[in-house]
Amino acid sequence: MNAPHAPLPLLTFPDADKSPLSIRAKALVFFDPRSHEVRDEVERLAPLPQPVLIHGETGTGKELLARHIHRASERPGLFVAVSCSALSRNYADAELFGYAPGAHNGPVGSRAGWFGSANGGTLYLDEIADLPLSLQQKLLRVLQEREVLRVGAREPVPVDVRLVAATSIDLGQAVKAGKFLEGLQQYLHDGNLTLPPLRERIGDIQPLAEYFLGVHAQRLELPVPQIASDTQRALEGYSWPGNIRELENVIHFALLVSPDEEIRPEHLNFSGGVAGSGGVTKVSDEALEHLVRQPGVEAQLRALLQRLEHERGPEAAL
Ligand SMILES: Nc1ncnc2c1ncn2[C@@H]1O[C@H](COP(=O)(O)OP(=O)(O)OP(=O)(O)O)[C@@H](O)[C@H]1O
Repeated sequence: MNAPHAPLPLLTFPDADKSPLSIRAKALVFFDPRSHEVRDEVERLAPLPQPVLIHGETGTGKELLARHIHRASERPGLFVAVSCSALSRNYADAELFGYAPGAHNGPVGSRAGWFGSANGGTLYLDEIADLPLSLQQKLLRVLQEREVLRVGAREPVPVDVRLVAATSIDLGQAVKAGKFLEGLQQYLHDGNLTLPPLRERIGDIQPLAEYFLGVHAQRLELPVPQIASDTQRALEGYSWPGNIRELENVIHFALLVSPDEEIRPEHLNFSGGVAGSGGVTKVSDEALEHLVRQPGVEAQLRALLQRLEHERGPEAAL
């Protein structure tokens, strides 16, 4: 049966780190003592067969950490990332667990489902609390029995999948509210990892900023600018609601608008309020004029807008 294809909920393909638009999974920058604690816990958990639950705000690096866990586990299969909030309502069961030949005529991509694709590897379920309760129940059964009953099938198929799940909410509260299955929370409990927000690991900010400057300067064939000391203070005083993803965007933008080889506070375009004394920094007219005069800048801005649209939806790029 040839089903038409719906937009897939895959966040990253196994070779996403080769994509020029994505630098994800190429490096994990961890300098702050709190990040060292996370790294030590990851090193302990990665080789074990048990599932892992990563808790953290958006943009803190949950998916990157999941990829790192997969790589360090040396499991031979693929890393498959699925956003539970992007699963289609009517076909989520078939998308996740697969379907028997002839059992489906809806827009589901693969008959094996995401579980089948991750067989022998790691299935990363982003925002796991967005799964409906009926699918949470089925997920728990599949993980415990290590076999999956595809939609429309009579016989279960054995699967060997390690689950790494992520959530930005407290699953304990969701259990109390009757929105998350207590059994699934307990199943995930032993592999709990918390990624602190960037504002609570200030020691990571400067190394991350330098890392992103280096990556984007190389990609744009620009010299790597210095970060002025008052810029560093502004970066460290900001609350970073979008965490590391926002830091990367701020640094990328600053690189494009800085006329010389120094990033100054006026080149920082923060999206929200500042936790320190400096107030929200606006990019100066002079810096914007400089940006517009740069060769090839239109293509760069287009790429930036496409990326914003990809990450935050069409409204972010307006
Ligand atoms: N420690 C890190 N070192 C380098 N880059 C990082 C680090 N953590 C996150 N990043 C980068 O920040 C961006 C956001 O990371 P990621 O997508 O893993 O976050 P997330 O917590 O899964 O976000 P969301 O909850 O919105 O899906 C990615 O481009 C990732 O490569």
